[in-house]
Amino acid sequence: MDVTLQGIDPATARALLVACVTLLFSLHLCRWLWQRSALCPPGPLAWPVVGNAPQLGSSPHLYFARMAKKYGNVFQIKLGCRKVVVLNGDSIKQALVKQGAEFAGRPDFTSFQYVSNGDGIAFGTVSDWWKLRRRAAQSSVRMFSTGNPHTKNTFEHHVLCEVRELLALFTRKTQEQQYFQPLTYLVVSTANIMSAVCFGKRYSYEDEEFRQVVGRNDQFTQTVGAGSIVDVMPWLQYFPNPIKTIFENFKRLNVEFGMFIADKVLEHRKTVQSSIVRDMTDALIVALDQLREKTGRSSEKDYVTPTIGDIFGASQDTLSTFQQWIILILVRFPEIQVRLQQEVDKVVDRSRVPCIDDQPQLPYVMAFIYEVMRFTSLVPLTIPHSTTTDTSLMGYAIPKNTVVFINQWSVNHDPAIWSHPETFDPQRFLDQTGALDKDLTSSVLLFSLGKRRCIGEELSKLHLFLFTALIAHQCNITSDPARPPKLDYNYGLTLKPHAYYIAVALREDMTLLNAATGQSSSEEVRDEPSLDSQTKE
Ligand code: HEM
Repeated sequence: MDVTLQGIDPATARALLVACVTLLFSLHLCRWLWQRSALCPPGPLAWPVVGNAPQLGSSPHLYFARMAKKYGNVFQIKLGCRKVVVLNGDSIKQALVKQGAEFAGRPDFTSFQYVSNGDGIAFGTVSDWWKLRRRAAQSSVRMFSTGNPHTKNTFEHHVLCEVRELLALFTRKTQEQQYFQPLTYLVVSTANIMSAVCFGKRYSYEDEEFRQVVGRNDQFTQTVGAGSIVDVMPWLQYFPNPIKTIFENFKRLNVEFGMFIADKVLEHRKTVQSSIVRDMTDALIVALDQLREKTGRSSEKDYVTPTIGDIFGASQDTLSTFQQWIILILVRFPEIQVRLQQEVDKVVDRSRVPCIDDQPQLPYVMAFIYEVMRFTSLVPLTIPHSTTTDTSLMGYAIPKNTVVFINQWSVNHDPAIWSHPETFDPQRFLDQTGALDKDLTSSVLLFSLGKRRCIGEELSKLHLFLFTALIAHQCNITSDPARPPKLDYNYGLTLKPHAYYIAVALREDMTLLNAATGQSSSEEVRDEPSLDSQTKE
C-alpha cells in the first residue's frame, strides 16, 4: 500500500478515489437505466407536451389495435406527460385475473373526482371500505334482478311494462312522422326500468327533470372514456378552449345528477324500514348503515348516494346504448330480424309474450345478443385502471400508479378467435346442433374481468334477452330508405351510434302485451311524449 501510494499527495489520492467511485456509480446507473428501459413496454414515439394524444384519432380502440400489431399486446404510449400502458388480447386476462389485485386501481384522474363526488365505486380506487361497499352494491343489484325466481319475475314485469310503453310510443311516432329517431326514447325507456328497481318509480317521457338527468350520457362518457384529454393535460382547464367548456359541462351535469340521486335517497330515508326493503335504494340504506356501524364509521358521511348513483348511472347509459345498437342492427340486417322472429314465433307461438323461462329454447336470440356485444364492443375500453404496486406483465416492468387502458375491442376482433371478425354473424355462436356454444360466448369481453368486473352483467343479460325477444315477437322495424342506416358511432366510454330513422309496425295488436302487464287494452298509454331533443340528435 505504502509502495503504490508513494509519491502521491493525499489530495490527489482523494480525487482519484472520488473519480473511481463516481465511475463505478455511473456504470451501475447506466446498467440500471438500460435494464429498466429494456423492460419497459415498447411503443410509438411521443411528441413533447401532447405525447401520442393526436394519434388516437376518433377511435382510440382501433389505433390501439393497430399499435398492438406493431409492438405486441402490451405497449406503452404517452398522453400529455402521463405514461399509459395499453393491454390487448391475451395480456388482459393475465393482468385482470391472474394478477387481479395489482391491476385493480383507478388513476387519480381529474374527471374521476367529480363523478359521485369522488366517493363512488366505479371511479374510486381500491380500499378495504371500498371492497365492503362494492359487495353491498353487488348484492343489492342481485336482490332486485337475478337473485331468485321472485326477483326475476319482478324485474321481468318492469321490462314488460316499459317495452309496452315504448312500442305504443313508437307506433304513434310512426303514424305521425312515418320515420323518426328512436335514440332518446330508448334512453328514457331504459332509465325507467332502472329507476323502477333503484327508486321504485318510473317517469313520464315528458318529465323535464328526468330528461335532463338521463339525456346527457354522451357528454358524460366522452369525458371519462379512456383517452379523454382533460385527464392527461389538466392544464387545459385553466384557459378558455373547447376542452375547458366540455369539462365545465361535465362538472355541471355531475352536480345535477348528484342532486337528483341525493333527493331520492333523502325521500327513502324518511320511510325506510329494514323489514320491508322496497327497492335498491332501501337495500343500500340498510346494508351501508349496518356496515358503517360495524366498522365504527357511523359519524362519517353517507355513502348511499354515490353508490346508488353509480348503479343507476352505469346501468342506464350502457343498457340504453346497447338497445340503440340492437334496433340499428335489426334495421341494418332485416334478414336477421326475420330469423329472430321465426325463432320466437316457433318457441313462444302467438298466444303469449316471451318470458325469462324461454331463454334456453331461444339460442338464436342469445347468439344475436352475444354478436351485438362482440361486433359493436360498445364499451371498447374499460374504465381506465391503474397499478396498485410495482409489478411486471409479460416480461415488462410496470411501476405502481401506472395508468392502464384495457382494450376489450381487441379481444372481440381477434382473428385468432373469430373468423371474419368484421362480419356481423350471430350464427358463429351456434354449434352444429343449433345450441349456443358456451366456450365461444365466454370469449366475448364486454363486462371486463377480475376485481373490477361489471356488477350488472347478469341483470344486463336478462334485460337484453327480454328486450330482444319481445321486440322480435311484437313488431317489425324498418329503416328510412331515404336515409339508410350506417354503423357509425361517436367514441366515449360507450360507443354511441349516430342518429338513424326507423318506422315501427306492430305485428298484431297490443292485446298480449296488455294482458302480460295487467293493462286493459282500452287504457291509454300513460304519457304523450314530445321530446324536442329528438330533432337535435
Ligand atoms: C350492457 C350493459 C353493461 C356493460 C356493457 C357494462 C360494462 C362495464 C364495464 C366494461 C365496466 C368497467 C370494468 C373495468 O373497469 O374493468 C363496468 C363497471 C361497472 N358497471 Fe357495468 N356494464 C353494463 C351494465 C351495468 C349495469 C346494469 C350495472 C348496475 C346494475 C352496472 C354497474 C357497474 C358498476 C357499479 C361498475 C364499476 C365496477 C368497479 O369499478 O368495480 N353496469 N361495466
